Amino acid sequence: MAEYLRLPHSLALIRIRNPPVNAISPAVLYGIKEGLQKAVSDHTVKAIVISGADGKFCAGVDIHVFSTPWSSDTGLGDLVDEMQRNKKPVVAAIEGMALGGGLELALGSHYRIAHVQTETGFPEVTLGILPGARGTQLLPRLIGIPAALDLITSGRCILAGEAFKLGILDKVVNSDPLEKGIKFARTILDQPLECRRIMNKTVPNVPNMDAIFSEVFAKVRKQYPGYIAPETCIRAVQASVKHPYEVGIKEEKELAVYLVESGQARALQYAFFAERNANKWSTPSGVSWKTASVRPISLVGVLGKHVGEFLDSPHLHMVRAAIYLVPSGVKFCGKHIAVLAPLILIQVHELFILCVRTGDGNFFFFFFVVLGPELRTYTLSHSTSSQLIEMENILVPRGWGEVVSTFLTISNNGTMNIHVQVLCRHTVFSSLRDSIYVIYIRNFRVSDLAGLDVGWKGRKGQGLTGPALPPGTPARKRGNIRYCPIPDILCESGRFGQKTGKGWYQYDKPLGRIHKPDPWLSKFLSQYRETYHIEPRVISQDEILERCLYALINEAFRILGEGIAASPEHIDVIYLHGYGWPRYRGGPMFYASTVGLSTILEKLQKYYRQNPDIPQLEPSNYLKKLAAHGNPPLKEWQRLAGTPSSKL
Ligand SMILES: C/C=C(\C)C(=O)SCCNC(=O)CCNC(=O)[C@H](O)C(C)(C)COP(=O)(O)OP(=O)(O)OC[C@H]1O[C@@H](n2cnc3c(N)ncnc32)[C@H](O)[C@@H]1OP(=O)(O)O
Repeated sequence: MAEYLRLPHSLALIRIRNPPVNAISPAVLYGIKEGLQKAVSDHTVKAIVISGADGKFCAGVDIHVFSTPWSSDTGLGDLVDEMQRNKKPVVAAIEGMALGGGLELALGSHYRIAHVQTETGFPEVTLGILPGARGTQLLPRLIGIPAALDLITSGRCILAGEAFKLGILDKVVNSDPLEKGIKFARTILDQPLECRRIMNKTVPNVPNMDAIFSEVFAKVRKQYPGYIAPETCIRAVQASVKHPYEVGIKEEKELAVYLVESGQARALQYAFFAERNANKWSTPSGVSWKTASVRPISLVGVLGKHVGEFLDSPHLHMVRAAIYLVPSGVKFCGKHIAVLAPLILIQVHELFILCVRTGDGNFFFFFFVVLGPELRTYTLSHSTSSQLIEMENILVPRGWGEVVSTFLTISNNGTMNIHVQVLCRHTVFSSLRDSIYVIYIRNFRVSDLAGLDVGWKGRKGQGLTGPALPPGTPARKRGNIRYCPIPDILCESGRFGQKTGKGWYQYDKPLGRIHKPDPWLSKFLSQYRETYHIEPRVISQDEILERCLYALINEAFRILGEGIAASPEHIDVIYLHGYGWPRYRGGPMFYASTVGLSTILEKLQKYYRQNPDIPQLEPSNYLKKLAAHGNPPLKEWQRLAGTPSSKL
């Protein structure tokens, strides 16, 4: 809601109050409108101040509402226009945050005063939507096209200082912005407002406007492949240049509705809440993210192939900073918690691992990824009392490989089994190239990067290959299960991956980073098929995708059913952050809920009938139980399928 208060000196205050972040719900919107009307009709009121309770201006529209019909037209845009047209000056006194719809409320105000620590921006694009309450039309008019495009398409949040330099804020203050805002409002009671109404401005003209747009289109296509929101945001901003305000806002609305109704927006918003829910873990024994103790760090080490080289590089200070920050504490609880750091393998230039030993002898491993010249900050960040590391915390049983490695194995096997059958290896890759499946292509890159000999050693240890393999074991069977000996054969030929300059791919040199398909492998696969009488066939794109993905999803259901993962959201967060699953598909569990559980079950049954020696295709009991309920929403799964005995 929003409170209305009559202040001395002919002022009125509208204060947004909707904990925890003063998000705009229908009640908040109604409260602001009502406050505005009261102020307008009270002839003793000469100016209005708008602020947020508890040190937060507003984090934007309540994301929960995007699954309701209200989201198609919240009415916030009309309110923003009403504020601009208001005959009495409106001053936004901003503290904490003015994000999304919160910034739009500020732009609707005639003046903006913010505390220096305020963060502002339009994060909508990260939720698969656009600043659809006039943001795409007002911001370009205020700060120009290049800066507006940058903020709207990146979704990045900026501090008040930068916002002031860009011209978004009129004043930045070090003390209470509400007090300053009230004081300021008293000085502008009789000022003309026409020049303060952003809607009446024209977008500042810059030479080569078309070239600017073309460049940004190209940039976002490269930077966010597969995502529809960034390009749609650009189109909305383009409307601010092409059309007068009244037409521009109509186009903004159409584009906003298109995005709100897209599957991508639903997936991205799901991911937003899944991350927050997953971070609030608790164990059956009663330990939770709130109560977990902070253990002192006794040792920090950096492991990696190029660490020596790396430490001499310009990244050194960042690595030191990361290490320096470690002693402030890593939150975890006894033996139960493992932290899965993001491991994204697109354009990886360097990968190393930071190893942290705590006072009680437990180890943490953090993966660091260097993309081009930039060290991605998957590093330890500054501590706050509630979140000591800026990473996703996922609750998994001790030996977290159970969750993570199993997924890798499943996805590797799925791809390899198809690989040997398919007529042309290129078909697999081109089918999988559709962005959701790109993670499968990455499996081969990951194996090459990690070293094929690592898995080989493991399989030898398990007696699956090497001297311990009983004589007479068929090459492609282990017991009743289909076995793919190709990685073993690659290793026997000295193809250990990137370090030897060849593996699944060939590289420019040993330890080289430039990879390309190796004709040797295609020839090898043809011979392999001949040797084992594997009839090459055309496998449809759908079959490739379904066999790879549904086996993985099936495994996720098994893990849930066995109480190894805490919730479907935890699995999705692991995939989003651990494997680079495209965020706009939400994660494998969310994806399953969109495909439909009975569809997945039927397909798995079909493929398992055709391939009874691939156990990953045998539908898990948990999936069967859930599918018996039709296609229940993901939130209901654990209630409907019963709570398994937790292994956490
Ligand atoms: C059209 C669309 C328009 C006009 C929009 O405005 S869309 C919304 C645009 N706004 C955003 O995208 C902001 C999203 N929120 C954040 O970036 C962050 O939550 C934050 C910077 C506001 C605060 O970050 P932090 O301090 O780290 O805390 P949490 O992220 O954990 O959030 C705290 C709780 O607040 C809930 N929250 C945050 N923003 C929203 C929101 N816009 N709507 C509803 N709820 C929101 C968040 O889920 C946390 O809730 P709990 O998990 O504690 O229940």
